[in-house]
Order: sequence, then C-alpha cells, then structure tokens
Amino acid sequence: MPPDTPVGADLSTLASIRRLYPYVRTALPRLVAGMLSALGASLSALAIPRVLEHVVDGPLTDAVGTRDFSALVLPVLLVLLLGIAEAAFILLRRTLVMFPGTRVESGMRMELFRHLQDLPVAFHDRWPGGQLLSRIVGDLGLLRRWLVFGALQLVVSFITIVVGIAILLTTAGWLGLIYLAGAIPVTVIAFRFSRRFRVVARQSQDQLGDLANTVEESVHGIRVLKAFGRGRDALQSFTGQAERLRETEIKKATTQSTVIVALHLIPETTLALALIAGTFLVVDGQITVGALAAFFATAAVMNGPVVDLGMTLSMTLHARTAVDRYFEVIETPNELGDPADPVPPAEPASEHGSHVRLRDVEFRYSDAETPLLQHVDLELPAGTTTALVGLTGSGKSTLAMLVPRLFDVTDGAVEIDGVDVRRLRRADVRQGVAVAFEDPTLFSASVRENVLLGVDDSLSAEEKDAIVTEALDVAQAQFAHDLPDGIETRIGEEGLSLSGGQRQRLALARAIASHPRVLVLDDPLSALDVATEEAVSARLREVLAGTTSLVIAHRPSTVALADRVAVLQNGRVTAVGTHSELLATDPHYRYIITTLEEDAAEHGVGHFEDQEYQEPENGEVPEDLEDRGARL
Ligand SMILES: Nc1ncnc2c1ncn2[C@@H]1O[C@H](COP(=O)(O)OP(=O)(O)OP(=O)(O)O)[C@@H](O)[C@H]1O
Repeated sequence: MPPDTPVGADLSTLASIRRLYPYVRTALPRLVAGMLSALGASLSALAIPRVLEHVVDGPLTDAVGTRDFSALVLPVLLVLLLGIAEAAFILLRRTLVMFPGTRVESGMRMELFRHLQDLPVAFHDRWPGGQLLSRIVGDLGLLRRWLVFGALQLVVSFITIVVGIAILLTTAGWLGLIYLAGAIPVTVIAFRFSRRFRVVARQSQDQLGDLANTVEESVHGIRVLKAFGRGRDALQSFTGQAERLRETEIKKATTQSTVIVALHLIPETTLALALIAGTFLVVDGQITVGALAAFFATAAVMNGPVVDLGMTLSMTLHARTAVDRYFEVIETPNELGDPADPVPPAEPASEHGSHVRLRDVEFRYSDAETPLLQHVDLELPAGTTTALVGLTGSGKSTLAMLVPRLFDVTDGAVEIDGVDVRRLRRADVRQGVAVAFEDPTLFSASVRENVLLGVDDSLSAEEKDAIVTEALDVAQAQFAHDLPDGIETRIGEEGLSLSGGQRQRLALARAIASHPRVLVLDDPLSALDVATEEAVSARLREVLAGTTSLVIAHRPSTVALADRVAVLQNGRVTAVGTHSELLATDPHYRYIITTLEEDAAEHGVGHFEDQEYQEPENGEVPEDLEDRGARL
C-alpha cells in the first residue's frame, strides 16, 4: 500500500511544486516566454479601457457638438491593434508552451517507469498496480495541463489583477480603493478554500488509483470471476468504489462552488458600490465620465482573471497532489540497489557453472514479525542440480528468490563463486542467474522476443535464432513453430492466449536460452502432462548437467532431475543428500515423498496440501519408495 503519511504532506504548495524544478529546468525558458506572452495578451486587454477613457473624455465629447469624427480614427485603430496584439500573444503562448509541456510530461513519465523497473520486488508487493498506473498516466497528464495552462494562468491572473488595481487606483482613486477592499475577503476565502480543497483533491486522486486497481485486478482475473460467476460481486465492489469517488467529486465541486460564487459575488458587489460612489464623484467633478467608464471597462477585463482564480487555484492544488504522489514513488529508495564500490563477478568455479553458497541466511518479509528462513546453510556445487523440497509455505520460492537477489537476506549472505551478491552489480548477478518462476509471466511480444529476454542483445540475428530454436527444442515448445507467424507470433497480453503448459514451456525456454551459470527453476514442470513432462525432463537433464541448478520440486519426477536434495523444514535446511540417503535417514523427507507420491497418483499433479506434519509411524520407509527414487 502507499505510505500512510504522503510524502510532501507537510510542505507548502509552493515548496511541494518547487520540487519539479529539475524536470522543468530545460523547458523553463519557453514556459517563461509563454507566460510573458500570456501577460502581453492580458496587458493589451487592460490597455483598451485607457483608450476608451481618452475617447470618452476627448474626441467623443468633442464629436457630440461638432459631428467631426476624424479624431476617433486613431483611437479606433489603436483598439484594433491592441485586439490583434492580444490574439497574437495568445497564439504565441500556445505555440511556446505546447512543446515543452509534453516534453516535461514524457520525461517525468519515463523517469518514473525507469524507477519502477528498478525498485525491488518488495516494493511492488506493497504497492497496488492501479495506484502506480494512475500516477504514471493520470497525474502526469494533469501536471502537463497545469504547466502549460494553470501555472501560466495563475501567474498572469495575479499580475493582471495587481496591474489592474494599480490602474484603478491611478484613474479613479477612491473607486480603486473600494475595489481593493474587495480583495481582502477574496484572499481569505481563497486561503480557506486551498486548505480544504487540498485534502479532497488528494482523496479523489487516491480513490481514482484504487478504482484503476480494481479494474486492473478484475480484468486480469476475468477468467476466475466468470468461472465462479462472481462478475456481479466484482461489479458491486467496483460500484461501491465508484460511488465513493463520486461523493468525493461532489465534495470537491461543492468546495469549489463556494469559492466560485464568492469570486463572482465580491467583485460584483464592489462594482455596485463603486457605481454609487462613482456617480457622486462624477457629479461632484472629482473624476471625469471617461475615468468612470475606464474604471468599469478595466474592472470588466479584470473580472475574467478574478473568476478564473477559482479554477486555476484548484488546478494548482490538483497539480500539487500530483507532484506529491509522483515524489512518493520516485523518492522511494531502492534498498536493493547496486553497491557503491561493486566488485567484478568472480570466474565461475567450473566450466559447468558457478558455485553458490547460502551462508547462515536469515530472511524476514518486511511485514512479517518473525523470520521465514533462519540459519540456512546450503551449498550448490558447480555443475550440480539440487532439488529443494519442503511443505507448502515452508519458504522454497522465497529461498530461490534470494539467489538472483530479488530480495536481500536480512542476515547471513548469498555468495556466488565466493562473492556476496550484495557486492556485485545487479546486472552482473542477473546475467549469471536465470529463473523460471512457477507462475510463468510472458509479455505481449513475439515468442522470439519472450525467449530472448535474458540473451545478450549484441549477438547476431543468426546466433539468436539458433538459441531460440535450441531452447524451444529443450523445453519441448515446438508448438511455437506452428503458431500463425511461427516464433514471430505475438502471444497477446501476458501470453494468455496460450495454455498454462505452453506458457510454462516458453518460460523454461527463456530461462535456458541465456545459458546461465546458475539456473533457478521454481517447479518448472507443474503444468505439464505426464508425457510432455517426461520429454522435457529428458532434454532438461542435458542442460542441467552443464550448469548449477536449484530446482524447487513439487513432484517426485522433478526431484528425480536432481543429483541431490535439500529439505527445507521450519525455516531451515535440515538435510541434504541423495534421494536414497535421505529416504534412509530423514523421516521428514520420507513424509514429503509419500505425500508427493500420493498427490501425484491422485491428481496427476504433485502439490502439497496445507496439512499438519505427522511423522510416519515408526519412521519406516514405505514399500517401493526406494525404487521410486532409483534414478537418484
Ligand atoms: N511478498 C511476500 N510478503 C510477505 N509474505 C510472503 C510474501 N511472499 C510469500 N510470503 C509468505 O512466506 C511464506 C513462504 O512462501 P513461499 O512462497 O516461499 O513458500 P513455498 O514453500 O514456495 O510454498 P509453495 O510450495 O506453496 O509454493 C508463506 O507463508 C507466504 O505467505
């Protein structure tokens, strides 16, 4: 979940937005030029009433008696010119800000995506995908609109109002003061509005993220929802969230409408008061009719920026929330980063792979109270295959993820060829270690691209082709050649157009293709039927002989791929040996194998059930168990 106390919550809006500086620095000259253009447009509009004042008090008054309109030509041309200048400035503003706005947006988007890719698995376990999606898509779009419009408009409105008030004070003295008095309640209301709106803006953007998460989850799990007829429940939960978002939007609109009403009402009231006072002042001869007309024309020009303040302020507060939400992610430190002084990877212990050692390893998930793994000592000698067995939830997958450093140990060390993985660059670790997960994730790309994911990009196309063909062959994934466009066929989102077994074989091919020095396979054959499993096992054995492998086994047939077996029990590796040795000496292993056999016989797929451990009575080896592991 996102942090409870949002990053930047204690900052002022200005301080929060100032953090954008590094991203907008290069775009700043054009943005400032755009702002000056917008200011030019506003000042052109403000100049028109001054011409009006001159016309009313001079040429117009004269023309009433003489009917000579020639003196009006110049002022009319000036008004026309000011109008054209205003339009030209507006066009210039749009042209200037459009390009840098989109560039800032895409730059920040790329930076965020890069950081998301860099952040460890633990971060992604904590953060819902929808929250990240809404930040990378929605928030950044909002920020762009604010940069190219809201921010500019806010500054321009502010300057226009200040300049306008100065003009009012100089042209109509007292009337200007009346108008200025109206600015006091406007400021108070705007301040109170900002405080309240900031809270609801944050709430609505977070709720949008939750909504995106629900959509993502239900689209992702559409098969399960349909199969269990739970579409209605998903809709209900979605409706609940959408309703809450709607309530927040209403709260937002209500807060906004208070300020909008005030921003309309206060200037209009001051204008009414100014009209009364102005009439007396004209009659009294203290100001001219032209000055009164100019006062109202100037106030009319200022009316737009004053009323817009509500909108630009709310845009600014939304932008501030977007900045906070962006920095919450971008400032999340990567606890699994590269070391400051990385060492180069050691030479592999043998041509058949690296030597891996887990030395007194402890691992605890950040949200767990107790460690899942404790005092784990395990060696994977170069070129050997070790099967890791244990009951469901004993921590096999977790242990396997420590080898490619997807998580860091909380104590002890994982060493590859004698070097602690935390002292290596992550790229070096992951170049040497390939993983095929139990749940094979593929990408919406071609089969070829999926298989080549871990392969050196600099290889030639022919070399890559040969690697793909061989890997598909070993993983018995020849079906890929029969797809409509062969291995160039795009396999759709997450490869869901393929069967589970097909996906698993492609994931296996991907792990093999990079010819890693260490291969970690998390139950790689679980989705295969018996015949395919045998075919894959036969070929996989050849590959395993040439590398160091750790294979998590849920089936006796997977155990049979290994030279030796490690038993994980109560967070520790309690025994390591060959299948026969362990059968003879380790009651827990005998129990596991018995369960595996029974499970495989019953369901065809060997999975541990969540059941309490019961030592086999009198610790005897069940009949024929020795034969089952004869291959080891
Ligand atoms: N990201 C996580 N955050 C917190 N706890 C987790 C996380 N992943 C797994 N766990 C917990 O760690 C324990 C071990 O999980 P793990 O997947 O490593 O077991 P396993 O032996 O591979 O299980 P299985 O045989 O069912 O695949 C479980 O209790 C699980 O709930």
